[in-house]
Amino acid sequence: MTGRAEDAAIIFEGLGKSFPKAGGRVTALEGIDLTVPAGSITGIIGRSGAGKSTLLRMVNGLERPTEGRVTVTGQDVGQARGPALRAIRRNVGMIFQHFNLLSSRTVRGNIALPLQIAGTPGGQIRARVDQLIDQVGLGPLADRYPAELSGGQKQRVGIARALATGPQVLLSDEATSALDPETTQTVLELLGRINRDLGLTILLITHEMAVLRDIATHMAVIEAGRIVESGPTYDIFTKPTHPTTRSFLSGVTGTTLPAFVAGRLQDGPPGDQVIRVTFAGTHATDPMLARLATELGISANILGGAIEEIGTQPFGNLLISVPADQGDRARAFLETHGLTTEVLGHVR
Ligand SMILES: Nc1ncnc2c1ncn2[C@@H]1O[C@H](COP(=O)(O)OP(=O)(O)OP(=O)(O)O)[C@@H](O)[C@H]1O
Repeated sequence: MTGRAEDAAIIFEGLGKSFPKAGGRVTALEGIDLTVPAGSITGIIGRSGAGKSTLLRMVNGLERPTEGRVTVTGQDVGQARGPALRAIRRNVGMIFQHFNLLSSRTVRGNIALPLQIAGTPGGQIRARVDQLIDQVGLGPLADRYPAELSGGQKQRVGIARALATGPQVLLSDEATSALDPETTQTVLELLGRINRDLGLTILLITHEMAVLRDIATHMAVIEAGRIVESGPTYDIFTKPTHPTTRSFLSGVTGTTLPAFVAGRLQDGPPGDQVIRVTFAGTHATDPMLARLATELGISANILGGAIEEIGTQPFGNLLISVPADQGDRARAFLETHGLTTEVLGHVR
């Protein structure tokens, strides 16, 4: 992801972070170059221990880089101290997997907290809290305590609290990981609405590709402290280049080989070649397999697949097998017509 500095909400440049450990140091992040476009929802995906939380914590100064720098709306976070750091923190809200609400305070009290810390006059706090409660749809629950709320309601409180000081950037640390799928959707929809209505930039970390598919305009894949692939979500879903990205993608709909095929997959011929065909944009709804049969006389077996949407653009994944000696012709034909193909292996 590149872009002009003035269009960027967050810029990581040559960022590195290591921690002391017995007998040396452990490197958590290395050579991170990433631009988060202003107004985007940018997602970082990676496995446990890849460095996601450390990366996020650099953005609000909870961690400082050991190399390189991170700037938020032009401010160098690593160099900021005292009032400058507090100003950055008011401009960068954060929400958490386990909500981090104060159990002794009501919904209203939790949301008011950052305003009280910022020294906002009491009268203004009340009006602002009412506005935030309305914004996240918590109206009737304003005087409840966290223990009386569902997970989704608690996360709405977390979101309202994060928005209290009017930040330009919202950080989300696995905000939906503790929620069931239905509640996850409602929270993602709320984040999408806030992004659109307030023009807020959201940087989120997740280990779930489906979250990125549903909400992120841009994404980056992080592995062992390095970014291995980044760009618009649609491009990465339709043309992944790194094996780690492919492996994450195999977990979302339509890209998983049925077990009876996966168990028999081998590297070389003979038999049938198993191909993943990715349809993007206007090609997503073309009858290409029918044309493969009528124009080339090659009949494909369909093993799995789905057509979905990323943003408003259609995108399909189809797993097919064709006779191994016809594989190259079939793939060339599909590629000529704007589809992307990948050989997954061969089966007898
Ligand atoms: N304060 C710390 N002291 C020492 N090592 C740390 C510290 N914080 C993180 N690390 C190490 O840095 C690496 C990256 O950790 P981080 O928590 O950022 O990964 P993550 O991708 O967020 O993982 P998870 O999804 O499990 O939270 C790990 O090897 C971790 O042990």
